[in-house]
This record gives sequence, C-alpha cells and structure tokens, in this order.
Amino acid sequence: MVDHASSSVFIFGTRSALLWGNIVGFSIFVTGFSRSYNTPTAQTYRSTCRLMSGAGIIALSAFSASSDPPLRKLNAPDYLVPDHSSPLSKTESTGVSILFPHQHNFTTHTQRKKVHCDGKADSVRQFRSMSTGKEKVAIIGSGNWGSAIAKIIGYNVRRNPEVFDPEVRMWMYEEDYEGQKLSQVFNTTHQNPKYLPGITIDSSVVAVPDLVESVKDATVLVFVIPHQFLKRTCATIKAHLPSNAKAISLIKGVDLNETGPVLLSSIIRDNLSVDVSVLMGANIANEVAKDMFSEATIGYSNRKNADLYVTLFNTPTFRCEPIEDIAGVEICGALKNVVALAAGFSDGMGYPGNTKAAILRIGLLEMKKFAQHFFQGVKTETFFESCGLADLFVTCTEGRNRKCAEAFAKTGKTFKELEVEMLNGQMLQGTGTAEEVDRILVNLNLTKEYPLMHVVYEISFKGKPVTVLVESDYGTQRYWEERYTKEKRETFEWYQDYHSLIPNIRPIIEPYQSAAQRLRILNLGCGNSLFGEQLFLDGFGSVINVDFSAAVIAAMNKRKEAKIKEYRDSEEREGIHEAWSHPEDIEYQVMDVTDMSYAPNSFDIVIEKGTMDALLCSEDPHAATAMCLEACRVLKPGGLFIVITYGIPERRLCYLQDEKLRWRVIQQTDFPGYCATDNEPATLDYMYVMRKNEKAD
Ligand SMILES: NC(=O)c1ccc[n+]([C@@H]2O[C@H](COP(=O)([O-])OP(=O)(O)OC[C@H]3O[C@@H](n4cnc5c(N)ncnc54)[C@H](O)[C@@H]3O)[C@@H](O)[C@H]2O)c1
Ligand SMILES: O=P(O)(O)OC[C@H](O)CO
Repeated sequence: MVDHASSSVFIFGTRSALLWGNIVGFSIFVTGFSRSYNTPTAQTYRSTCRLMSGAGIIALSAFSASSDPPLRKLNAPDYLVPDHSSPLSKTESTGVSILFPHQHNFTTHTQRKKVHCDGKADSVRQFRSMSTGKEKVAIIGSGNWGSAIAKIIGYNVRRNPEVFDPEVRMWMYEEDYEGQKLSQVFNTTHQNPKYLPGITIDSSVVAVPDLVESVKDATVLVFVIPHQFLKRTCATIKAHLPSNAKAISLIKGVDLNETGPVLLSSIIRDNLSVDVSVLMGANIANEVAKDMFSEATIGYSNRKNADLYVTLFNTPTFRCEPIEDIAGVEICGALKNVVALAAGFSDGMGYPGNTKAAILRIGLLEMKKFAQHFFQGVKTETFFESCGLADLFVTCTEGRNRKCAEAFAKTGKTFKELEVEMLNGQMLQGTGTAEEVDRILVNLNLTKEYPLMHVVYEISFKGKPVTVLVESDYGTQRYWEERYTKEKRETFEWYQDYHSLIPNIRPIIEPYQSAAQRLRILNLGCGNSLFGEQLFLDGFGSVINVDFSAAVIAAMNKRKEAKIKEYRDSEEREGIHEAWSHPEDIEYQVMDVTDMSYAPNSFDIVIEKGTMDALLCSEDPHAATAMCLEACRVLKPGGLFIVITYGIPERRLCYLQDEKLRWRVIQQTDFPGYCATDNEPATLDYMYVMRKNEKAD
C-alpha cells in the first residue's frame, strides 16, 4: 500500500527505479508492483531502500495506468518516468506529469499519440528537489504580517540549510511605491517600506509579483494574505504545486457555507489537496518584526509537519507551541477580531476599563462556544494558549481592528472609509468576519446565544447606535416606560431642538401649506420633546404626537392641560401663545409606531426625530422597517416623511429605500450635530425626506 500520509518519495514501478535512482542520486522506496514485476529483486530493493523526506509518488512505468493498481487511483499530481511499454495515451487522462519523456526514444513507437509533457525542465527540477529532501518555502502574501513573518522565515531558513532550500519566494501583490514597483524596491532594499517600514528582511527572501511563479517547486506554502483573497489565490496556484507540498495558514478569518462556518485551512486543504496547519497568536506584526518577545500557537493534525513549522518559525523571541487542535486555534484567530471591534467601540465611547474587561470576558466565552458548537474536538485549553486569551488581549488593546472601531464610534464614518484613511493599504479582518459570523448566526437562529458577536455586526453594518453595546433596551417599551416613569425633567431633546432644526424643515413643509386646509402632521415617538408642540405653536397645522410609553403621553397631556389653563386663566395674554386658543390642534396619544390604528392616507406630513435610531436598538430586526411601512401607509399620496437622525446614509437608506415602501427619497441633508463639549469630535446629524407616490394606492 502506498502511504500517502507519510511524506516520503515513493517510486511506483520497478526496473527503471534502479536506473533513475542512480541517475538523480537518491535512495528510493519502491512500491506498487504489478504481478509481473513483483520479482525477488524488486522485493529486496523495496525492503532495503531508505525513506526520503518530501512527498510524492513517482511512477516509473505506466503499466499501472491500465493494470493493477490503476494509476488514476494514485493521488495527483504523480510523476511518470516512462519506459518502452508505457501506454502514455492512458496516462494523459490521469493528469500525470511526465518526467524525461525523451529518454526512451519513444519515437520508435509509431502508434503512440503525442503526449503532453508539462515542461521537462520543471518536472526534472521538482524531481531533483524531492530527491534532495530540502523544503522550499513560499510565502503567499507580503502585507504587514506577511513581511514580518518573512523576516523570521528568512532567519530560520538561513540557520537550517540542511532542512530548507536557500531561496524563499514571497508573493507580492504588485503595487506602485513612490513611482517604483514595490517588488523591485523590496528586492533592492530588502525592506517593505509600504507595509513594514524600517525592517530589514534576510536576502534569502525574494519578492515575486507573479503568483504562480512564487509557488514554483514550493513544498511549504505559508498563507498570509487577507482572507478575502484566499479562494482566488488557491484557484490560481492549484495546478502548479508539487505533490509533496504542504501548507500553513496565518490568516485570521472564517468563511461560511449553508450549514455553518468553514475554516480557511479547510478551503486550502480542499482546494489544493495538501496537509494544512495553522499559526495564530498574540502577534502584532510590528512588534514581532522588532524582535519583541511574542508567543504563537501552531494548530496541526500532522505532527511531523508541525515539527517542521517549529523549525521554520520558532526563534528566541518568537516562541511557537504546537497543539493538535486546528479548528480551536483558527477560530480563536478569527473571532478575536470581532471582539476587538467591540473593544474599540467601547474605547470610542469613553467607557471605562471595567466595560472593556467585560467585553473581553464575554467575547472569549462566545469564541469558545462558537468553536465548540461548530467543530468537533476543540479543546478548552486552546483558549488559554497564545492564540486565545493572549491574542484577544493584544488585539483589543493594540490592534488595527480596535483602532478603527474606536474611530468609527467617534466619527460615525464607515469602516470602508476608515480603512482607507487610517491603514494605508492594510486591511481589517474583523469587519468581514463579523459579517460572515452574523450570517451564520442569523441563518441558524442563534443570534440570541451570541449577543456580543451579533451586536458588533449590527453596530458596524446596520446603523445601530454604539450605545447598544451597553444599553440594549432603547427599542423596548419597558425601557421607555420605566425611564419616563422616573423622569424628573419635564422635557428633553435628543440631538437638536426645534429652533436649530426648523430652518431646514420650514422650506420643505411650507409649500404644502394652504390657506384653505390645515396640514395634518403626525410626530412619531414624540417622547417628552417639545418638537411637536413647537410645530403646533408655529401654526404648521394640527399635530398628533404618538409614543408607546403611556407614562410620557400622560406627562405630555398634563403639560398640555397646564398650558391651556395658563392661557385661559391669564388676563394678560401677552407672552402666552395664541395657538392655545385652539388646543384641539395638538394631541398626544399612546400608539406603537410599528402598528398604528390610523386609517390609510390620513396625514400630510409624518415626522420623527431619533425614533428610528431607537428602534434600531430593538431586538426585533424588523422594527425600523415596520415603522417606515406604517408611516407610508398613513401618509396621503404626495405626502412627506421626514426623518431626523444621526444615521449616515449608508446606515439609513437601506431602510428608507426598502422596495416595499411606496415613496421616493427626495432629499438628504446633513448639518453640524450637537457637541457636548469643545473637546468632543464634531458630528453630523442628517435629515432624510421621502415623498409618497401620487399613485401609491
Ligand atoms: N498585521 C498583523 O499584525 C497581523 C498579525 C497576525 C495575523 N495577521 C493576519 O495576517 C493576514 C494578512 O494580514 P497582513 O497584516 O499581512 O496584511 P495587510 O493588511 O498588512 O496588507 C494587505 C495586503 O493585501 C494585499 N492586497 C491588496 N489588494 C490585493 C488583492 N486584490 N489581491 C491580493 N492581495 C491584495 C496588499 O498588497 C497587502 O500585502 C490577515 O488575515 C491578518 O489578520 C495580521
Ligand atoms: O491589527 P489587527 O487587529 O488585525 O490584529 C493583529 C493581530 O492579529 C494580533 O495578533
């Protein structure tokens, strides 16, 4: 039996094995004889040959393509050294590589079809590289971590010439650097000034911009690219790897299919048919590159390969610990980036250390729960290795994900914008992972079991306010009821008050006013804001204010009664607004804005300030959409819905432009938001105006 699992050179064939063994100067292990060749000589040879390092199966005679065992049963790619009896036309369909095709003077076989040879020189080189038993390393990726790990690999390859081929190729996604090609700059200066400035990398590492060229002859593939590029990278190199290749992934991320998460190491394994290990840990690239002490965890299933990786990566200041738990190690590396976003949000909001500590604790528990839910055999100890607790800690204190999330909370910019502004070409992995993870959780109805992962996604991509990290109740009736029951202030304004908003709103509403008919205005989620009262006092029309908190509606009705009384009791009316002479034009009603009792087409204007923002904190993912549907239903054709929010277009238009809504967004405006202190960053508030279709019904 051919043992594919062990990394040795196997020669499939007989007589010529001796010949080729002599020619290339290596010892061989002969296996897979056909009966006719199972001679005493060959058996003796089999029992005395020494196993070599380096994987591969080499057929020295293609008789096996037609007889026992068939060549196609062997793992591709195989190598064939044909002899005079080789039925090469059959081997063609197996995808076998032909070594030395002309050695046997095939031209004498007139009936044989011309056989495709994948390039004699390449095949010979691969064959020889296997025969030397040296590992040839290719680094796939040359960003911040790719470059830092290249420094370590260069150092170890030079220290271990008996194990490694002296040249390490590093695939460099070609970019312009100050008018020159980045790969040329690297190969001249041995530095990567864009992604790891100031660090010199051993000259054994050569930047290669052609991906296929970079993996040529490589027996060890080190994957260190952003995870979004993995699949297409595998597809490109798939057909160009020697059969004894193996891989290790340093990529922190996760993919998904319809049943759940898919490890990136599985993607590599499935696409390339190679053994795959992983290396993860508390490894801020810039610190590792400066030889500051760090640890890393190697997750493996093949111990021999893990030992090789220790030789490749371990240094006095980069200590690598192998553990037999690929999934545990890899999920730690992926999910800690999502937790780091939460830590960054917390920092951006100025929350104290206690809050961040809680985020780390909850995050670690969700990481472990997720890994053990979806993957068998994940060990609890893994979460206490460098890939677990340690990486979580460092990413939540110093990582890029944390840094950008802090800016997200402070500025309200999107992650895409912040990545461009803050990272100079480097890429966040946490945001993509948050999306993938949430898709899995939603598909499998698991969001409640992973509240932190879910809320990070909702804040990052669904416009939920960062405050839901610590206050997740803004969307519930219970929260507002309790709040307004205890409320000491008679009124409170979220964001801006009426006077700062009305210059933006007046020009939109005024064209709708007519002498003949008063506007009917509906104010959604009025709370104890004076916004609706001021619209009424300024004579825009009759205003109905609604809120689902009975406590606040009672308080606002009490205020209204007091105003009416004040007006009626006053002898001297100066300073008391005349509008109170017709108080029937202002009403406060208890109503759930997602399910209102008004008839369709009842209002000219529907307006809300901050209500959608609050609903987006709701556990009901459809609450904001439900409010919009209701607003649209009760609006008259041609009527306007005005939304005042802190939500940027990317996070609000997805709701406002829902295809079920029979309106069009006709205006979006931003204006300076309210700043609590001079030290706080300037923010923007937004107004979106929708006009209901004339023929909506
Ligand atoms: N930077 C770190 O401190 C660190 C530490 C440990 C692990 N990691 C992980 O290593 C992986 C790689 O991160 P990094 O920091 O080396 O990368 P990076 O974010 O610094 O750089 C991005 C890389 O992507 C390349 N790129 C851009 N467009 C591309 C395209 N279309 N196709 C292919 N490549 C393209 C760029 O040239 C650059 O090399 C990530 O999964 C990351 O989580 C990073
Ligand atoms: O900078 P980050 O957030 O991508 O994290 C970097 C490393 O993964 C830390 O181990």
